[in-house]
Amino acid sequence: MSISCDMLVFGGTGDLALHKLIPALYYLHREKRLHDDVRILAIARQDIDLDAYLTLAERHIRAQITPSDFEADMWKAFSQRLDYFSMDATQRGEFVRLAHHLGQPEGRVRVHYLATAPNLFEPIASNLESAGLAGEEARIVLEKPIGHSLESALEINEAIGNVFPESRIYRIDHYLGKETVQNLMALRFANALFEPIWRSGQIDHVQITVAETLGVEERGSYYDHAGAMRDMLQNHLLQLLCLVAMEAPVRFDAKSIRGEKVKILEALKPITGNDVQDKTVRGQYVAGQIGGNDVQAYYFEKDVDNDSDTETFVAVKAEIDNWRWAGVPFYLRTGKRMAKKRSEIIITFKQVPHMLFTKGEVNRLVIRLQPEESISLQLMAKAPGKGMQLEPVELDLNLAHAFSSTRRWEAYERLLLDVIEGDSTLFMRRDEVEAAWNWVDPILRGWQSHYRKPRPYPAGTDGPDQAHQLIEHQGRKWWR
Ligand SMILES: NC(=O)C1=CN([C@@H]2O[C@H](COP(=O)(O)OP(=O)(O)OC[C@H]3O[C@@H](n4cnc5c(N)ncnc54)[C@H](OP(=O)(O)O)[C@@H]3O)[C@@H](O)[C@H]2O)C=CC1
Ligand SMILES: O=C1O[C@H](COP(=O)(O)O)[C@@H](O)[C@H](O)[C@H]1O
Repeated sequence: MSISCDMLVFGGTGDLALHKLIPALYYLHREKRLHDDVRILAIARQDIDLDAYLTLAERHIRAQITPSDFEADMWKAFSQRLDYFSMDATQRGEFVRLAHHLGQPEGRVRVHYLATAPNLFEPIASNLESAGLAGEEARIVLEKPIGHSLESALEINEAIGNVFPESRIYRIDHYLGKETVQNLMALRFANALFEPIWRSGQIDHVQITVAETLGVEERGSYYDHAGAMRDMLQNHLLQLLCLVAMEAPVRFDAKSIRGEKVKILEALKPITGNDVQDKTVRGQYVAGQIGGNDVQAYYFEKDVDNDSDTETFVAVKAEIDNWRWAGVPFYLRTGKRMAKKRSEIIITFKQVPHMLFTKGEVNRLVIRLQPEESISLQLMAKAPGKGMQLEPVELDLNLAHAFSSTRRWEAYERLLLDVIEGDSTLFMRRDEVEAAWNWVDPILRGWQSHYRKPRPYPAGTDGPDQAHQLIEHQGRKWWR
């Protein structure tokens, strides 16, 4: 399907637009997935001309993509799609100018991508409406986090819902666009093998780790008000949890999948008040080393308060109160400036009921999202030679090798194309976002009264020691 559209990127000079969206659109152009007529309009207040914007875009595309994928002719053709419009999106009058700039072409889809801070979502939506830019052909894309609490998320959802119907609102969580995340659904729902053992009788616990080596980079002013809970756990990690835990949807479509995910979010056992001390860990990095290089403490980062109590690491023991998952803890952790970049889901099965051999490790299903994408099943096997010496071996499905002739798409490529084509399967519905905040809010409140100070951890480590204590129970430990 190839659809003629105007893609308006509000926040077109920002970190997200330049690092992710514009490079993803370049790749879609290169793969001939964009209709010849697709135009991309970057919008921000900065008063620069189109040439200056093109220079900025080219520099970032070159830096973000595989160098051999940058071709001068390709860039030249792609750059003809790009345009830049300087305006303050809080000013209603500016949208009249914008509408005039866009003209009124018939039958074009209009995508309003809000790559801006969430406090601009409401004014932009209402300004779009007043300028006649929110009609039936228009879709709106909202970046996470939607708000900073349940209350603010409700307010944003209400305001956007007054302008756009739910079917034309795309709440993006780029983790849902990652290939292996979608593979998780293929693994669970296209293979008969897993369903009978995907439950509390057979599974001991689940770990979800999203570790980054990056610090807050240029995003200190945003991050210092957000922290790891709002930036990562409330959205990406809870979405991963949903995909592991949800029941099989009736169909592979937006309604069925989102319906199953929301049931899981609603079944999360609340963590309130003093519980936060037993079931959560907050950390903040101090000076350390990553890859042999010294890195500074969080509180010295640009635009970060020197006395900041913001967490750059969070670990949570989550429990799902339903039939399938009763008694199976889901340990979630994410942090910046950790030892190694890796995102993975580990399903740890229970020990066999009667062990015949001296050594027997449990089975584990390891789903790696990054840096490499793979799925492997750790099984016990007999080591060659005399006697019954058992060793763990991996049954490995390296997805990059299995599909080596196909370039792996970046998450934003897939999701941008889905928006243009009107497919909201991999986007979050309003009630999902609200259910996630409903679970996260009491934890944030509990922290204010019972856990204000994050625990320090040296940059380049796996987080504070308390995160190990959180999981150490019945021989459990974080899997490396
Ligand atoms: N960066 C990332 O990796 C990710 C970001 N996000 C989310 O994406 C959103 C954007 O993040 P990020 O790109 O990092 O933020 P930045 O601060 O880097 O960019 C903000 C952009 O908004 C523009 N802007 C600010 N105020 C106005 C205004 N009044 N009118 C028009 N444009 C305005 C800025 O340009 P100017 O000042 O010139 O107007 C700039 O282009 C946030 O909601 C964030 O949470 C989500 C996932 C990842
Ligand atoms: O949404 C966000 O995600 C990135 C991490 O994304 P990844 O695809 O590189 O794993 C994180 O750095 C950023 O703080 C957060 O806003």
